[in-house]
Amino acid sequence: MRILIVAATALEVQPLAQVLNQFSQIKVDLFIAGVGMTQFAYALGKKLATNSYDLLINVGIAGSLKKDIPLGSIFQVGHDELPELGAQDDEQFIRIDELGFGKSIFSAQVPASIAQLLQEIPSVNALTVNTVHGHEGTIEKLQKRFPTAVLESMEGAAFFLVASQENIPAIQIRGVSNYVEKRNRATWNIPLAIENANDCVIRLLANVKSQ
Ligand SMILES: O=C(O)c1cccc(C(=O)CC[C@H]2O[C@@H](n3cnc4c(=O)[nH]cnc43)[C@H](O)[C@@H]2O)c1
Repeated sequence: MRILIVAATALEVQPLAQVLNQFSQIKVDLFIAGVGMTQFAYALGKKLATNSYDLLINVGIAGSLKKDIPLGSIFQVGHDELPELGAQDDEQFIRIDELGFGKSIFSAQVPASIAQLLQEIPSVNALTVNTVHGHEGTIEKLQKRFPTAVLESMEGAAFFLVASQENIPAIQIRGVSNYVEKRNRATWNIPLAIENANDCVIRLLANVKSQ
């Protein structure tokens, strides 16, 4: 089995980078695609044009829209939505789907071979944004529009989009580094989120069968 681990930044997969050659039963490559969905989608698309994989895993940190979730918690993302893609119509927002120009919700595609291994990782819905939310009023409106969304990232939906266009199974594993709130970097715990997300993926890779 050939697996590509994709991250926005090298920091987010530093622990994984140190153990890559330990997985003798599978071939694992690491790829840094950059921060933000535009750069990320371009880089990943280009990588997949000349390399083939059986599974893509997006590993990274994320903000939590729910304050009762402890920092460092790990989730797999089931559905990932682009809340900004569409048109304003005065007080209303028209999604790109309704405009007839494409899709705004993308999903994980879990291969049967790892479905059981993934069962222990809670699955949530996420939003992918160009601007990290940091304004209380805007966040309140976002939470009303997307009451089931738990995580916010800057690449997740773009990752699923590229994977589905290339017809490659794809999962997204994110560690909560911060709450989506008025910007306060002092409260973020990036090292904990990275450590837990990487531990989770290392455990997963150790148990994937070769095939
Ligand atoms: O310091 C800032 O205000 C700031 C603004 C944008 C991004 C960052 C990062 O360090 C994030 C890099 C990476 O992490 C993901 N991430 C983490 N928390 C969030 C969030 O609350 N909302 C959206 N994305 C988040 C994101 O996927 C980036 O790739 C710092």
